[in-house]
Parts: sequence; C-alpha cells; structure tokens
Amino acid sequence: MSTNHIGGQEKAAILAEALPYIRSFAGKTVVVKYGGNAMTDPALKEGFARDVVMLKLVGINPVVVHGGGPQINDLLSRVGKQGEFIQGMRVTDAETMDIVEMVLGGLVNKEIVSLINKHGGRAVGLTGKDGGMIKASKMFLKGATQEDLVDIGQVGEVAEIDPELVALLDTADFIPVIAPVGVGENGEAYNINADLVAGKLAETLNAEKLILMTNTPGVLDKSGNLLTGLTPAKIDALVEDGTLSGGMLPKISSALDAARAGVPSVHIIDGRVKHALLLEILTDVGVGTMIRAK
Ligand SMILES: Nc1ncnc2c1ncn2[C@@H]1O[C@H](COP(=O)(O)OP(=O)(O)O)[C@@H](O)[C@H]1O
Ligand SMILES: CC(=O)N[C@@H](CCC(=O)OP(=O)(O)O)C(=O)O
Repeated sequence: MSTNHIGGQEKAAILAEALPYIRSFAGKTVVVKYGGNAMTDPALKEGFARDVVMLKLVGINPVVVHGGGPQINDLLSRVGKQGEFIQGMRVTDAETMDIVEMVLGGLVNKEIVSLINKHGGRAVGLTGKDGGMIKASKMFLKGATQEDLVDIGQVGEVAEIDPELVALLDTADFIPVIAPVGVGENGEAYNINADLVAGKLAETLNAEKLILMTNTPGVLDKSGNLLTGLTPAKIDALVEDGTLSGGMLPKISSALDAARAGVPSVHIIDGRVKHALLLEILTDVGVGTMIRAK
C-alpha cells in the first residue's frame, strides 16, 4: 500500500468522522468569540475565516463576536495613550471610547468580514449599535468593600440583546460578525468586553454552542496544566486562590453564565491552533476547557 493511499484513507476517515456532528448541529447556532490575542497571525486568521465559511456551508449558523484588545492598545499607543485594565476591563475615558469604536467597529470588524468573504462566505459586519441590537448599561466594578464601586468610565454591561437582526441575517445565509460596542439609552457608545457579549448572545439566540477562542490552550492550573472540564465550585476555588486573573476573569464568568442559562456546550479553546474551530465542532478531538453549569 503506498503512503499516498494510507494518507487518502486517513483523510477520508477524518471527513467521515464529521458526519454525526454535522447532522446534530445542522440548523443550530454556534456563537464563536474570536479574541484579539488569537488574531495576530495572518495564516491563522485565514484559517479561522475558512472554518467559519465551512461551518455555514454544512448548514450550521456561525455567529462571530470579535474582540480586539491588543489592536486597541496599538492605536492607543500611536496617539500617546497607555491602555489600563482593572479586573480584565479596560478603563475607558471619552477619547479611549472613540478609539475603541474605531478599532472594533472599523479595522478589526471589516478585516474579519473581508476574510470570510474572500473565502466564499457572505459576512455582514455590525456593532451593537446597528438596529439597536445590544443595549448597554454602565458597568461598575466591585471595590474593596461591598459598598465600594469603581467607576471605569464608558464601560458597559449587556442590558439586553435584540436577536431579530441576527436571526434575519441567518435566514438569508449571511454570517453576522459583531463588534462588542453597545448603545446606551441616549445613543451613547459603551465599550463592552467581547466575552460578555458573546455569552449573552449565545443565551439570547438559544445557541447550541459557545466557543471562546483565546491565546492559551484553555484554562490552566497554577502549574500550567490544562483543565479540561470546570464546574462552578472549581471555578470559585480558582478565582479565590488567584489561579484565574486578568482577561480570564470576564471570560470564565460569561462562560459560566451562558452554561447556567442553558447553552448546552461552552468551551474555551486555543485560537492559535490551526483549524481549532473545526476540531472543536466537527471532530472527536477534545480541545481546551469545557465549562459546566454544575
Ligand atoms: N488560569 C489561567 N489560564 C489561562 N489563561 C489565564 C489564566 N489566568 C489568566 N489568564 C490570562 O488570560 C488571558 C486570556 O484573556 P485575554 O487576554 O482577555 O484574551 P482574549 O483577547 O482572547 O479575550 C491569557 O492570555 C492569560 O494571560
Ligand atoms: C471593557 C473592555 O475591556 N472591552 C474590551 C473590548 C475588546 C475585547 O474584549 O477584546 P479581547 O477579546 O481581545 O480581549 C477592550 O477594550 O479591550
């Protein structure tokens, strides 16, 4: 048997392995959060776009929510400002908000839209302002005491998501690509952490899966080992002993909220692995950390 022949058989086996997954996810919605840290390598970005197109073509409805933290930091430093984060949230004054909106709604959103379209998909880029889709309210962080609230500026939490626009796009076979900018009562922009938007969107759309793609193999313990499954009790312990910090805090909290709200499968996966999305959705290969409701 030639090596080519074996390669062919293996390739066919991998394709065939996808069938039960395609059957069970066809017609279902998968919310994919594409983190700014997973977006740095051009080849990986192309791979991500191809995976999204492929999911759509096999009948799954991918909805992309993207971040762009490092990309915002780049533009901030070009105008002489330094990004500052508290509990994984960017301190956002008025000037920073302008830059956040420009980078997320402009540069990053349109780059992802273009890449998906280049590979044969029909992506439509939106921010939460479009159609009044993501209503935001001002977020305060918890301070040192129960009563102590920390004001970090124009940072929002999701008050409400109107699912109609996304549903409309899905029905017409477009792929929604959403930047995490929300709109306040007076039309003002709010900077919302992309993990929070993705989690709430998965819940509102009754998604089958929420996949948070980041730049680590998943959630790691103190020795750097991958934790493949996490329960609420385990998560509490990891927050308490400081194993989870920075950007992992909003990620884990929105993952847990989504699982508790009934999203059947919630995963934090490594966006630096080529075709991580296809591996997670269409194969038996377990990647990353699964977050369970109990
Ligand atoms: N226990 C942990 N396991 C993995 N990553 C962690 C952990 N605690 C903190 N982190 C940090 O969280 C980061 C991911 O969050 P973030 O930087 O916001 O990425 P993204 O842009 O993908 O949302 C990781 O790069 C890592 O530095
Ligand atoms: C409030 C807040 O922190 N907003 C984030 C929004 C972008 C984001 O979430 O990007 P990543 O997914 O790449 O981290 C920020 O300004 O960086």
